[in-house]
Amino acid sequence: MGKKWSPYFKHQLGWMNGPMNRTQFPLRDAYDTPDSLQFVREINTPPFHRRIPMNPSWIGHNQTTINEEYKTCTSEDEAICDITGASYSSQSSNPQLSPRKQFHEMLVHPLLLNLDPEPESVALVMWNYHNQRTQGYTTLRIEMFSLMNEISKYKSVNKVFIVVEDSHSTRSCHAAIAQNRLRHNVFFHCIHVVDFERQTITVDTVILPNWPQNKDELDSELEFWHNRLSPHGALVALLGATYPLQYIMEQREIVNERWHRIEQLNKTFARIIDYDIPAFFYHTSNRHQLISSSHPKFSQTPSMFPVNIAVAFKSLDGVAHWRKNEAHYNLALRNRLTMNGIDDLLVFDGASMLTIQNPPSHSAWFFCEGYGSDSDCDFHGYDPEFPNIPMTDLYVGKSNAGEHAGRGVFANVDIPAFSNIGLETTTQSIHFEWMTTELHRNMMEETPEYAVGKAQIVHVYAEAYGYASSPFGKQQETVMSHFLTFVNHGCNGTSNLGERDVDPSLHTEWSVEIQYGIPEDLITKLTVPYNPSADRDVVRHSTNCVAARDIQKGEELYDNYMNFGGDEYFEEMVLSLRDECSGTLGLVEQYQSQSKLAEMNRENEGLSHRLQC
Ligand SMILES: C[S@@+](CC[C@H](N)C(=O)[O-])C[C@H]1O[C@@H](n2cnc3c(N)ncnc32)[C@H](O)[C@@H]1O
Repeated sequence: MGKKWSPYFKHQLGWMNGPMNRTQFPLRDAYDTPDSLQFVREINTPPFHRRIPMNPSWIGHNQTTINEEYKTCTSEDEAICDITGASYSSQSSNPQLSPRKQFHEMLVHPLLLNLDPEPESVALVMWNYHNQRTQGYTTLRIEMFSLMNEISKYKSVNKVFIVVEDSHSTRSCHAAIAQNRLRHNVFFHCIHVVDFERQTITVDTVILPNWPQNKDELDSELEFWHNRLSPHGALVALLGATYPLQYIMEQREIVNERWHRIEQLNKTFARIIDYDIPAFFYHTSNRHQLISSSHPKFSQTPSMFPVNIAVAFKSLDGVAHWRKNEAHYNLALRNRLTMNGIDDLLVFDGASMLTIQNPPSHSAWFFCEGYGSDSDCDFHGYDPEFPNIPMTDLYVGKSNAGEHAGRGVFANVDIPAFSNIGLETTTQSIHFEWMTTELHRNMMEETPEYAVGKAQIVHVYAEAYGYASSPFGKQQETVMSHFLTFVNHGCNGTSNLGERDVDPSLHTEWSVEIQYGIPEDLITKLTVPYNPSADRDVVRHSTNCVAARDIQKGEELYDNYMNFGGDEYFEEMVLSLRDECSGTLGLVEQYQSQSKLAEMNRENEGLSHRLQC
């Protein structure tokens, strides 16, 4: 460790940029300016922002910076400036500060860092660079080199196929490899797409820094990459620029292109997510003219937008890693990247990973306006039309659910149907992330001392008082922080809490036919491969408590526990509810009577000990 920061050591490694350089251009800089806020205000006008509040982070716009960047764009070939981040020429005085590097970091690392198992092989598909006049093979070489540089930082990666589609690109690819002296133990292989197709190569990651132009063949191409991915593999692709909402409204058919790309991925993969990054996407072409005509702000040349990227996972579980905390990411960076590789990072780290976990609001807007059903999109914040019944209007008493049902929660006022209940505390639930849940379960199963020791109380607390859900593939637990956690299960469809649009008596522990699997409306996993609206509001979605019908003062509150075990434990949950509803002791009561018995034994032992003395 001591050696890591020693200047001598750094010199030996050819480590030119000190770690401080990394923080010079944090991601948010381009957005945190009065200019960008003014811009947000200008275009964020009703009625467009009604359903989803505009998020300034995706339309950050700092015209001064843009103009400065633009000056550095080589004007001999304007098209260069049309590619994300490519405005810096190879002669750029400091390639470290290039937007190209920022873009490549945010394209490569979020996925590679989160793949489980760690990726060994990568296909970097340099698709369509030639067709798009991205000119100059010098540019292509720089592009490839920069991407290879980011990929080769991973200790686990030992094979990188650079898939090209013409002989000039192959030459650029060889030149880029010759330039890449960072890790000799990585096998870089320039391969023509036809040869790649002929051989049965599979990889853990596919990176598409550019979207293919040939729309007719796109479906089969995506299918092709899907087939070439290992079972836990994933693909990352640039979808295009992110446009302001007003532009989306006016030029819908153009922006639809991004959506078609999402749809195509959606059809092929188990689960997709998308994120915006503030890399610079210049519009110097005719599309820019269209934008300029729709809003005077865009008439300044060129316009700059964040870019939108999609990650498509082959297995549903893959997406769970997208939702970890920054400590996990920073630890993974340390474990997975070479020391040199970490130091070379300009913008990417655990905190920047957190900023891209939620899909952008324009994706949610687009989805809800055009595709999502009401129930997909019904949870944008808490609806002010429905009152909240505070905890002070509830009390705890002996449950009416049965002799062994223990405590229950009762209403001290009349509660109108669809009211929120205890909103002030449901937002403060105690949350066991999936990593914690998984660790705890494994310890309970594998370590007998742990399972009978004090830790058992954690188990009872999480399992009997909490409810499980899997919004991102793997199971997590949530426990209400207040006495709402004492609400009992309503047997035979008698529950009076639930979702606003679901009849709580629809599925009962007796009526459900477990041999046919989980009824669709009780599934807790997000089964739709892409619902950015739900992804943006997962916590609220999993902690709400709502009256399903009018509840009278003095009535006991009952929930429907049917899906509280999540998808993994659905059957066990239904069977245990059948037992509890027939009078058998539930988990809490069992634990309490066990503890009482143990306490009585201890007291008796103490008594006999004293008598002996
Ligand atoms: C979330 S707790 C509810 C509060 C619990 N009654 C208490 O006193 O702590 C869940 C436990 O309550 C009991 N329970 C809930 N609903 C029940 C029912 N309808 N009949 C019998 N026991 C029930 C079971 O012991 C279950 O493990």
